[in-house]
Amino acid sequence: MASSNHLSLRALRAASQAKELAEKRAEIRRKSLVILVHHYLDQEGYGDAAKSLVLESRLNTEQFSVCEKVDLTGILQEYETTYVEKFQRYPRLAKRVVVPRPTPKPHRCALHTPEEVDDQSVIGGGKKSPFFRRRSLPRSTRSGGSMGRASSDPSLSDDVNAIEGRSAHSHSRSTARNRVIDNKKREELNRGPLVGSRRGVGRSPGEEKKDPSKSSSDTDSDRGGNPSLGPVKSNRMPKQVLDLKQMISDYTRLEENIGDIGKGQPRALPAPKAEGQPDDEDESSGLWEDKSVKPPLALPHLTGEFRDLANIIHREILIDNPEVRWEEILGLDDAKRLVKEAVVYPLKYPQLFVGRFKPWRGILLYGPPGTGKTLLAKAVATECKTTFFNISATTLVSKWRGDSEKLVRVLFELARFHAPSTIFVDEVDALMATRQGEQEHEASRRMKTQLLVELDGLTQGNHHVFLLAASNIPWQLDPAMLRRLEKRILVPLPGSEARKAMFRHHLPELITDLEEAGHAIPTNLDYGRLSELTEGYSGSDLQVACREAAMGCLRKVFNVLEDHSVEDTDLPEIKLGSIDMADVEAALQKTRPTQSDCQLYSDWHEKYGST
Ligand SMILES: Nc1ncnc2c1ncn2[C@@H]1O[C@H](COP(=O)(O)OP(=O)(O)OP(=O)(O)O)[C@@H](O)[C@H]1O
Repeated sequence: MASSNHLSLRALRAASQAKELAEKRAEIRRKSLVILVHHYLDQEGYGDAAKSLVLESRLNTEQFSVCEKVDLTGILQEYETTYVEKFQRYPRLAKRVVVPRPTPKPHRCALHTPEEVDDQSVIGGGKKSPFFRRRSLPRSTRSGGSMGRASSDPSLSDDVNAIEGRSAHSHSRSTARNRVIDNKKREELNRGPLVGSRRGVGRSPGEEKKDPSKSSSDTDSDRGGNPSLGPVKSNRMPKQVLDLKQMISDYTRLEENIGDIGKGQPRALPAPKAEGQPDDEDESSGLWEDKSVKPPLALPHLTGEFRDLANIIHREILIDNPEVRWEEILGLDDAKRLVKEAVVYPLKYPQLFVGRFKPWRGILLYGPPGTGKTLLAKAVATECKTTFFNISATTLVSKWRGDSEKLVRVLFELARFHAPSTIFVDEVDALMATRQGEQEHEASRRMKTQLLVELDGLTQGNHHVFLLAASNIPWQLDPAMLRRLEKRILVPLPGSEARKAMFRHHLPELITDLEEAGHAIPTNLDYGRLSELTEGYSGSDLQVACREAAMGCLRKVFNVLEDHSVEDTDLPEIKLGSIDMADVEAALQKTRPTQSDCQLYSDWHEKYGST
C-alpha cells in the first residue's frame, strides 16, 4: 500500500515537472517566434511593424538576437524541402483572403466558428497554417514535434540559450543585414541543381538528413559556397545532359516565390496526394499576383544625407514596372537576342551562369537616337521583373552635381538591396566621356571614380544587378568605362521589314482609338512603299510621322470646333475620313528623320561591338 502510494507520488511529481517543462518550452517557443519575426521584419525594413511587435509582445528584443544561421527564411526553406521530399510538391503557405459576403445568419450546418473561418482564410490551404497546427505538419527530422523530444533537440537547446542566456551582445546587425538579404536573394536565385536531382531542391534526402542541427545555409556552404553546385561538387561525375525540365520548373518556382505579376498562379509539381497532406491545396490562390512591396526606405543603416538620397532615388529614379513587352519592340532581333542572352537568361537560369560562365554585369546599348535602347532596358525590367532604376546621366551630372558621387553609391546600394535589379543609365557618355585631365571638376572626377568602383563591385560580386548603359556616341566613352561595359550591343536603325511593321503598328487598317467617341478611322496604305520612303528613319522618327499623319484627320474637327460656339445651331456633321498615302507622305515631309551617320556606328561596332 505504502509502496504504491510512494510510486504514485513520484509519478505525480514527474508529471508536474513534465508539465512545467512543457509550459516552459512553449513559452520559449513563443518568445523565439517573436524574436525571429522581429528579426525578419527588421531585416526587411518593416521598421514600424517591428516596433509595434516589441510594444505588443512586451519582449525586450534588444536583449536577444537570433542565433547565427537561424532565420525564418531558412526555417521555411527547410520546411519546403521536407515537404517536397514527402509530397513531391511545394507547400502552399498562404492564400488570398476571400472577403466574406455580409451574410449574418449562420447556416445551421456550419462546421466552423467565425474565428475558425478567419483562420482558414488567412494561411495554409483552408486549414490553419501548418505553423499553427502542428498535427498537419509533415513530420520533419528537425521539428522537435513533441515536448519530450524537444528537450534533447540540440537546436532547441540553442534557442533556450538564446532566451535564457541573456547574452546581451548587441551585435552589429546593420552590417550583417545586407549580407543576409543578399545571401537570401542569392540562395533564392541559385537554388536548384544543374544536373541530376529529380526533386529540384538542390540536395538529396541523404544530404539533408546528414546533420539535422545545420541550417540550409550551412549545408550550402559545405558544398563549396555555391548552393547551385551542390550535386556537381560531390564525387559523382556530373552528367552531360542538362535537366531542362528541371531548370524550367526551378525558374517557374522562382517566379512564384518572388511574386509573379500577371502569370499568377503557383504551379506545383504534379503528384498524387499522400497521407497527411492537406486536401485543399489544389485551389489556386492568386496570392502571388501582387508583387510584395518592400518598404521604401529599408536600409536602416543609411542615415542623414544618404537617407535623403535614397528617398530621392525611390521617388525619381525607381520605376515599379515599366510595362514594356518584348513583342512591343519591333525589329531589333539581334539586339533582343543579345540582351536576352546577357541579362534575361542569367536571371532565369542562374544554374548555367556560374564560375567561368558568370554573366555580364555591364552592358552598353549603343546606336542612333530613338532606335529603342530605352525600350530594350525597360523590356528587360518588365519581363524579368527586376527592379528598374532609370537615370539619365545628364540629370546626374547637372542636377546632382555636388552629390552625384554619393547618389551613385546609394543607387547601387539600393539596387543590390532590391536585387534582381536593372540600373539603366541613359546618355552614359555625358557621365563618362573621356576624362578631361586637369580641367575636370573635382566632383565630376569623384563621381566617375565611384561609378567605376561600383561597376567593379558588380562584376566581382554575385549580386543580380545589371547596369545597362545607353549611348549615341560610344566612341566618346572613357576607356575605363568601356572596359567595364563588357557586352556592347548595337541598336541600329530599323531595317525595311521593321519599318513596315512599325507603320502597320502605328497606322493599322482600322484605327480604333476613337471608338469611345463613336469613330473608327480606316487607313488605305501601301506599307511596302512607305518602308521604301523612310530609309534612315529611326523608330522614334516613324512614330512621330505616323502621329502627324493621324493628327491630320483631326485637324478639320479642330477647325470646325474653333469656328463655332456651343450655342450654334448649324454645327456641321463631320465625318472623319480615312488616312491615305498622301496624308502619310505629307507627314513625312514635315517630320524629317534625325540625321545619324550610320557608318560611324558600324565602324565602331566592327572594332568594339558584340555579335
Ligand atoms: N524598335 C522599336 N520598336 C517599337 N518602337 C520603337 C522602336 N524604336 C523606337 N521606338 C519608338 O521610339 C520611342 C523612343 O525609343 P527609345 O526611347 O527606346 O529610343 P532610344 O534609343 O533610347 O533613344 P535615345 O538614344 O534618344 O535615348 C519609343 O517610345 C517607341 O515609341
